[in-house]
Amino acid sequence: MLKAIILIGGPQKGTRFRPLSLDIPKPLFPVAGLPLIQHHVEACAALGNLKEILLIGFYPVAQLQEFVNDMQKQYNMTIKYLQEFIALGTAGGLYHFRDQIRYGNPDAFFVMNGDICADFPLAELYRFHKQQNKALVTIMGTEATRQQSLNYGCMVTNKDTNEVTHYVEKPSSYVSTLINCGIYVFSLDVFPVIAEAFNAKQEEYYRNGNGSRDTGYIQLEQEILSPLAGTGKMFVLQTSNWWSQLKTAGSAIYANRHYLELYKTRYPERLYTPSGEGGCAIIPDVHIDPTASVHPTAVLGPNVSIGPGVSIGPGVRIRESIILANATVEQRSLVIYSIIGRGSRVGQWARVEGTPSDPDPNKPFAKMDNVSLFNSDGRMNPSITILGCSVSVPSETILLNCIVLPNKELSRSIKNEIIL
Ligand SMILES: Nc1nc2c(ncn2[C@@H]2O[C@H](COP(=O)(O)OP(=O)(O)O[C@H]3O[C@H](CO)[C@@H](O)[C@H](O)[C@@H]3O)[C@@H](O)[C@H]2O)c(=O)[nH]1
Repeated sequence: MLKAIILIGGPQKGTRFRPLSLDIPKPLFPVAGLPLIQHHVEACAALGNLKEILLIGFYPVAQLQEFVNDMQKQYNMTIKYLQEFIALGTAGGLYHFRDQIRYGNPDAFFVMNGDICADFPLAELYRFHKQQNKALVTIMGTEATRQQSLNYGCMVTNKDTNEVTHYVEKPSSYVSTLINCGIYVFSLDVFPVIAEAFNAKQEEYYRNGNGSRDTGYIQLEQEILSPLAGTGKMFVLQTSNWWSQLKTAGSAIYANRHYLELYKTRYPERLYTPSGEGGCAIIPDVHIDPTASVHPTAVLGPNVSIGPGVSIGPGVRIRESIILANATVEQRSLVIYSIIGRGSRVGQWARVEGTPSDPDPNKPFAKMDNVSLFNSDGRMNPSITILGCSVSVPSETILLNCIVLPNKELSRSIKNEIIL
């Protein structure tokens, strides 16, 4: 029997995802029609012998409860949300809830960062883990560019054995282009190792008076993985499957495209196919929630997700975008590389357009660059356009590379601005 832990962080994390995370916790932001971490849950459910998923984070319980109930019903397995009383870091929660994780004596457990998207090779990862003699941890790794690798955990390996011989979290200079994807398989024997890190911190603080008061805060990467490198107990499975972080709103458009593509082979029923009269024209891939209403003269795609209760008027054109629940796009409007927030309204003949921030297609293994909002001159970097919830865009206006905070009634065309 297997278990999985999804690390979802809390309200203070995911700040680069604003304003989209202002009205919904980032782990529940819909990508390709499903809350971000539902893709993790689905990958776990597909394993068959995975009995329990524990979401660990520090969001208030009320924000996760409905999702947890829905998931239990849909996937018919035990799913629980365990709330940290304070941010405990990427390993502090594992240690704090260790009894719950060990309960039932699982053969191993997965740990998955909640802010990544991937074609998760979980079965392969577990098979690989089992084959390694004495493995405490197996990390899913992937190749990045030399420059981008500095933003991730970097690993040096023994090519013959796949053992991780050196691990540095976000190094300041080049270590390796093999990076940590934030997906792991752990054996239960890892707990004594975490306990040692925990006890050493307690000791340091209470006996020697040094260190931090937050002794329960443990960073998996620096305090557990780095010391395990070179001990013969940590291995890496390198994958070439699609994988990306979801740190900025721009990466949601990129992730949306890839999850829609995966649907083609795994869940074709989730992709819209025009059938008979009354359907709109699409350029694949497009997901339309069954409760949305789309005028037959609208043209959607490629890479568009339309949420529940959305209304799309006549002659509307949308591509590379996510339209969230209950938004309205009125007739003849155009939406490109944008996210339209919950309950927002785009008036007729309007143009809402953003600039894609995809990985550089000319660089092998390039990942998304999580560019900051402003460049060194204090000017806004071109980005996708994002409307927070309940924003109103008047008819016949243009919105280009803008970020609009919730509940704004715009009155004019705007370019390269953040509307607070
Ligand atoms: N429960 C809980 N979750 C947390 C906490 N802090 C972070 N997390 C969750 O843990 C994941 C990783 O968080 P970050 O601390 O933001 O790390 P990172 O910059 O994304 O880097 C990590 O992921 C990379 C791959 O995406 C790795 O390359 C890197 O080595 C590292 O593991 C996210 O899903 C985040 O929500 C915490 O205190 N408590």
